[in-house]
Amino acid sequence: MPFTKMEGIGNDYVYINDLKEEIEDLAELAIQVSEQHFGIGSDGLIVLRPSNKADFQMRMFNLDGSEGRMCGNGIRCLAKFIYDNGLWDQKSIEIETLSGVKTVQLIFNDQGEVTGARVNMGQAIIDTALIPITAEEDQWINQAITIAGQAYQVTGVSMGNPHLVIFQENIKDLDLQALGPCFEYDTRFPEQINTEFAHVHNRQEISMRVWERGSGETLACGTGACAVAVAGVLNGLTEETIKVNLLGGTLTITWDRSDTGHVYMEGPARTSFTGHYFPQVH
Ligand SMILES: N[C@@H](CCC[C@H](N)C(=O)O)C(=O)O
Repeated sequence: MPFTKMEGIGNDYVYINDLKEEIEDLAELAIQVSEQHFGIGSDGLIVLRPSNKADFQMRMFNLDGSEGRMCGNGIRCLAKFIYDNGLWDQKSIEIETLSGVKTVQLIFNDQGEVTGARVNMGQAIIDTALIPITAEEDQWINQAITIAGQAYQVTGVSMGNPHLVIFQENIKDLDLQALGPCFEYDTRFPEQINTEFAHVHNRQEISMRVWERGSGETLACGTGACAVAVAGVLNGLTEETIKVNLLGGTLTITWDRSDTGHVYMEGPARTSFTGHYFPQVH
């Protein structure tokens, strides 16, 4: 099975062309390829499929085999994968995801190589019922909650997938391996949750760490960076355009709140290597 390993600021996935829809169990394949010793090693699997709503369809799976509705770093890399493999020759690509069709604008260097992309991520959702969060309140903006005996002020945002954002001073020393699962599996989050811990430097710059549902701590999360940017504006902390620094690099996020309400994400996309994977037969 030919594959391409790609990363968007260190958020790494295995990319497979399945335009002929030949792979039966994508979730099982995700578990296999993501494993470091018997597989390839990655944060998960991204599969290119045909679409009858857009130019292509993206299916994305976390390393535990659970399916995500959207992947910000993944969709930039998938657009590069499509272009680099000669499947599309235009600078704009419409990609169907489980959270709707997203428009991706490719970014090129002087040599004509794709180095990144700008993605219209669509509208942020802040209604608790839709995120989903089981709560009495319609929205969670700077909401006080207790998780594992600790008090937190949290903001809930969906970017197609559910996120909880916590602004705090010190994010470097957090023990996310211990803390992350307490958020992920709290019963108030019926579909689990991605959690971002964010430090505001100034009104134009934030640094964050993320615990992703289904994958654990990753070096970056595109939808998570968008959720942080939206939460920053909702809490009066930041401007509509900011730089978000993650462990693997930086994204530029704009929330066009006053006009379309859409969130735009811009960042790099890179191919690490290609190869052939031999699926394990059980
Ligand atoms: N890393 C991704 C998000 C991947 C999906 C997420 N773990 C979920 O299940 O919601 C990104 O860059 O957005």
